[in-house]
Amino acid sequence: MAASPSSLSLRNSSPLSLSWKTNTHFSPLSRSTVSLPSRRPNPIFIVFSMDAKPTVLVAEKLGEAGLDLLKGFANVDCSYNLSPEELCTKISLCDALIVRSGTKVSREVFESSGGRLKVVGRAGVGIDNVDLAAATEHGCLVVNAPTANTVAAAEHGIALLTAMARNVAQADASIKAGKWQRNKYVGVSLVGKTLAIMGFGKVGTEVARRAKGLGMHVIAHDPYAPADRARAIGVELVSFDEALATADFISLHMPLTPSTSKILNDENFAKMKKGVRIVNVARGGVIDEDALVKALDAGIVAQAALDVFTVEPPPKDSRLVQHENVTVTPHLGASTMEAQEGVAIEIAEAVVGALKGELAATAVNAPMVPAEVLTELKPYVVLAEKLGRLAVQLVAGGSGVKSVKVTYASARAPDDLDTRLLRAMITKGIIEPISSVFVNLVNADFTAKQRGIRISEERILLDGSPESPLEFIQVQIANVESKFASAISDSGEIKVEGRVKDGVPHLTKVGSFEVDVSLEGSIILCRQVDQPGMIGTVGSILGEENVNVSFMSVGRIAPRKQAVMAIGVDEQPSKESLKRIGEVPAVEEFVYLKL
Ligand SMILES: NC(=O)C1=CN([C@@H]2O[C@H](COP(=O)(O)OP(=O)(O)OC[C@H]3O[C@@H](n4cnc5c(N)ncnc54)[C@H](O)[C@@H]3O)[C@@H](O)[C@H]2O)C=CC1
Ligand SMILES: O=C(O)C(=O)COP(=O)(O)O
Repeated sequence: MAASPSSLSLRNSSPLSLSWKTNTHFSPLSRSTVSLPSRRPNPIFIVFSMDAKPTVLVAEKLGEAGLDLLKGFANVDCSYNLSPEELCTKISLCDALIVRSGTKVSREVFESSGGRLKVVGRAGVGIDNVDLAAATEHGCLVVNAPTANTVAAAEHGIALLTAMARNVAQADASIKAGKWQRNKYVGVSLVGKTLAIMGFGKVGTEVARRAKGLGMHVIAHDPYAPADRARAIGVELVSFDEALATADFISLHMPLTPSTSKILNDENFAKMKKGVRIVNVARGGVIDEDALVKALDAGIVAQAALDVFTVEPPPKDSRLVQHENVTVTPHLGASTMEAQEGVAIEIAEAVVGALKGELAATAVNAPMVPAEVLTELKPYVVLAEKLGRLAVQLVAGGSGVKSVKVTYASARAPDDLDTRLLRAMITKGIIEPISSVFVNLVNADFTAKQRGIRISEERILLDGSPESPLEFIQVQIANVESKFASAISDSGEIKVEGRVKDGVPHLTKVGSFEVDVSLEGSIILCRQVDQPGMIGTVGSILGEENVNVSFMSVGRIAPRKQAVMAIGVDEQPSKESLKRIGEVPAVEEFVYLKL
């Protein structure tokens, strides 16, 4: 049976904000006090002390507008052409790093940063030059600039397509070499030909639009693209094999991932129409370059136009680059004045925002949370972390936390409630008090997995108004003993539950006892036999050493039976006071929890 609260006082508190510095040391106590060392300043998402100006290393050329934006907020070190060793040396002095495609941000870079590097900004789309797994493991956010160079890349794709079809580059070289070869450079027409777009994302879509304007029949292959978006611009989505078998021209626009690496290989060239022409402004690695040379020599591929290569720059004697039927450019897809200014601003804004602790809209290795959603979730974010922090402090020493169940009760449809941020904060609350690991939105799931903690989530769909995102959050830790036996629910887990009231997170349930105490400062939980004078007795022990009680509530099974008293305190009581509380005859057990 759930015990009901008899709430005694409600203190008005200031509106919550995501705080950048929360001291997270705590002293769990059950008739004894344990203190953990105090921790470094600990912002919720990015470890960055706002007292100091951050340092941003810009390792590749970035547009002026972006640099100006960065300089308004940070010390900016523009150091181009660094060797991998130089980058590793410099990085330990930097909070953020901005690169384009020419810098490998390897595991060594994250390891060399000594934990200081908190944001990597990729001034462009492709993040295949950044070791994302290492970034995540080191709690480093990776952001990119996904939109500002889309049109530039698409225009370059069209430039290569038309230049290839009409032998523009070869004819130009020939005439400059003093020749006049009108018969040699007869081209092929584009109108009425089938173009297969491989990867119907931002760039692929823009190429498709433009190719349709040239009178081409455009098909596309993309396992993840919505068919209605393709249909809307008159493009048919087809299977991989159908695209290869029917295309006169193939244009590549997928990211380089383990599943797209060398996707055009011997086997797949063999499926193509003889005389096919290939454009690649995506990534060199999606083509097996040796296989392409063979296909060119065999006449399966009539021509190729390439902006990107497996190794950049490619070796001078590369057979592919030197092939007479191949047109090449040195990774120029994003290189227009307009795109570079746009990319610079896009990435500077993302990096500055991330350093300020805002959730980046272009995060690559963390959930993207739109600003309006974040504003709404703010108090629940704080509630989630504090419930995690409380629950873990209730675990008796020696019981390893392995299984955590989080229940979200909401009147909103499951699709309207993205819980990744809340899960990350609960994970942070659970792990930080018991380890030296810093947990943020980026590395929360990884860190939990690494520590063998399984976090399962459940939703309770409530009737009623979906105005507020959540009614309550419940955190349960299974298969552990508690240092406060009353925190164990009827079903045998440590259970704490909380709600947001007037924008302030409250603890509303401990085990089977309903309480109501604002989650600020610290909390003393006492189990006692309900009797007159208890609140006064405990209150006066605290009052004697000037510890301010901010909240008190008593949840009891029935009058004069067992009750749990939750007392919020602004200051940390001394060991002596806590000992005296423990010695009050009616107190059966108590615990002091630091939030
Ligand atoms: N040459 C250059 O300077 C530039 C190159 N790029 C490259 O162009 C590529 C596309 O960029 P965006 O369109 O902005 O990215 P995007 O993410 O908007 O589109 C990529 C599309 O590829 C699809 N895809 C993933 N795996 C696939 C597969 N196995 N087969 C077919 N499609 C698959 C995805 O579903 C997505 O729709 C990226 O590789 C990017 O790095 C982008 C800008 C400039
Ligand atoms: O944005 C991309 O994916 C690009 O390939 C552009 O690369 P870049 O910034 O020009 O080195």
